[in-house]
Amino acid sequence: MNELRDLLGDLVADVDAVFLFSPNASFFEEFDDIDEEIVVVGPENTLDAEPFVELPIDFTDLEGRLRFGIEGALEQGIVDEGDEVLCVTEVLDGAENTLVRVQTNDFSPSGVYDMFVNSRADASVVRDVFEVAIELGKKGQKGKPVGALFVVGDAGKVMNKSRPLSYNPFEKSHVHVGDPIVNVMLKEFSRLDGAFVISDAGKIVSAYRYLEPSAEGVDIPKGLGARHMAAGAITRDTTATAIVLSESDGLVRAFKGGELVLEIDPEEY
Ligand SMILES: Nc1ncnc2c1ncn2[C@@H]1O[C@H](COP(=O)(O)OP(=O)(O)OP(=O)(O)O)[C@@H](O)[C@H]1O
Ligand SMILES: [Mn+2]
Repeated sequence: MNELRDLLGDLVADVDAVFLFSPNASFFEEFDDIDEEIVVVGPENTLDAEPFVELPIDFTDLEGRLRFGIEGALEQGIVDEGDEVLCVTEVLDGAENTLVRVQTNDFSPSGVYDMFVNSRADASVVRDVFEVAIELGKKGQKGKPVGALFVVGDAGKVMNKSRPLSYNPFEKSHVHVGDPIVNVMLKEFSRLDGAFVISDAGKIVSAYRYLEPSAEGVDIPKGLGARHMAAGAITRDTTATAIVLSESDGLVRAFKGGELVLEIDPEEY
């Protein structure tokens, strides 16, 4: 028993900050008079906590969630590189059942915070496209697995580095991601080849684009094919974010700055 207490004592000793992930009000209040800095991380700041890091999507995987919180706090200057932080969170729906101690420079930032918050595209647009990709991944098209590629932001430049594979069904329309009807259209058109191009503000600029970025030196995980390579490469040539649903492994991946920054399994989302 003492060994267990010692283990826990070591884990929480001398941390610079404590990150509470989506705490409820009473749990949060218990931390009122502790000396360490308290950082609340969650989808919405219902507790008016300060400092606060907003989660743009529901990270079901622990590592993705922790990374987002810590990268966000670093970016906002709430913690410094080299700080020791203690994260209090849940896994497997177990309320506050998990403590993770991390030194902020023990991991290299994945860029996931940057992708949502410092994109030229609105964070809500990136999130809406993510949600379409995840839904498509869960349901497929008429029960069959389907792949899709969405390029969000910096649309003018993306259009310059791509060519049409077919007529553009969005040519004269002014429709935006997030509208329920548009989500249906995106899913319908995802059966056909190529990429969707979406503006910073969420306007669907085109479907059926064949991307022709320079892929020289783009380093994406081995085993991913042409769709993922094109997605990675277009985000190095432009400031866009690319979101890809893989037809073959069913995962949703995001690329920014030529790198893979996020990988999500729609089945667990
Ligand atoms: N440069 C490109 N621009 C737009 N779409 C592309 C490009 N290259 C491939 N695609 C699309 O990706 C589809 C699948 O290609 P491929 O199997 O090589 O990619 P992948 O990365 O393995 O993706 P998946 O995991 O979905 O199979 C193609 O049929 C095509 O619709
Ligand atoms: Mn493939």
